[in-house]
Amino acid sequence: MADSNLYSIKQLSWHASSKAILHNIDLTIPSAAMTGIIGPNGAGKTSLIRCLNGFYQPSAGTINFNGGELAQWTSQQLAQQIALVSQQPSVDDGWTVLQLVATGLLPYKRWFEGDSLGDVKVIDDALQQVGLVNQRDQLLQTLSGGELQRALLAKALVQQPHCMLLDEPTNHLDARYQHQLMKLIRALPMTVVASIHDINLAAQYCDYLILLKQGQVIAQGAVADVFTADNLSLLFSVPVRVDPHPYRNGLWMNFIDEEGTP
Ligand SMILES: Nc1ncnc2c1ncn2[C@@H]1O[C@H](COP(=O)(O)OP(=O)(O)OP(=O)(O)O)[C@@H](O)[C@H]1O
Repeated sequence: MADSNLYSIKQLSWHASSKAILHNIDLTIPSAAMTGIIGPNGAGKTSLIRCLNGFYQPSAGTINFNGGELAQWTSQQLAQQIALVSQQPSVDDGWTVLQLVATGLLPYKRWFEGDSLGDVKVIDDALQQVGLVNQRDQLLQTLSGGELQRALLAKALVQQPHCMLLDEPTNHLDARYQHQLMKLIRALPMTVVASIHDINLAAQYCDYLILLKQGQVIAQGAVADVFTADNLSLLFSVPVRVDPHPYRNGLWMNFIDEEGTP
């Protein structure tokens, strides 16, 4: 039977400049589901995502990915398996949307290999999925924040990965684009792991949550199990309440003051 977890992480620690950023993390990330990483500023969300991507080597512990140790995969193999949409992408503003999106095919190419008809279809499909067909020839520097975010997602889709890692994908997006992007990500037929600052957005769209505080996992599991007032109060060091959402299935969180009123 296929393993139902894409990642299995044991005793992961990661240090930067001799400072411990992630400590003794034991974690599983289920396949073909959407997992959110939530936690306060500086909790280590980006660092964890960079470990999952193989960009940071663990200082201790192991990351098992898709049946093998992540450290054993070559960078080309990793690029064919995992796509990362990062918070501060290095993009050339002089490029068009099409040029950016086409770089998603690089893990499959040899030097100077041109695009085949199949490649063109993969690119067209990705542009269609993110709704940027009409902006394909537009320069990146002229895109809105939301359009740039969707162009980066299209590039990641073109990579045709098993797993999509997204670091704060809704940053700089207005409420409408936040929901549009979360819906789009949630519908992807692959494993998705995203760090998300908006706790209620995470609860609405994710299947599983990882609660990270000061480099440690304080809870992980299905949203219904871990999205509790106790866990979230501990996570953010402020009192919160969690209630059934007033008009849809699911939960929502509100911060409360000392008297217990929202
Ligand atoms: N390369 C590095 N060298 C030194 N310290 C680092 C490095 N990378 C991260 N840190 C520190 O590790 C801690 C966690 O950072 P990280 O960016 O992973 O947190 P985060 O949860 O993503 O934060 P935010 O929500 O603010 O984006 C921070 O205190 C940060 O200063």
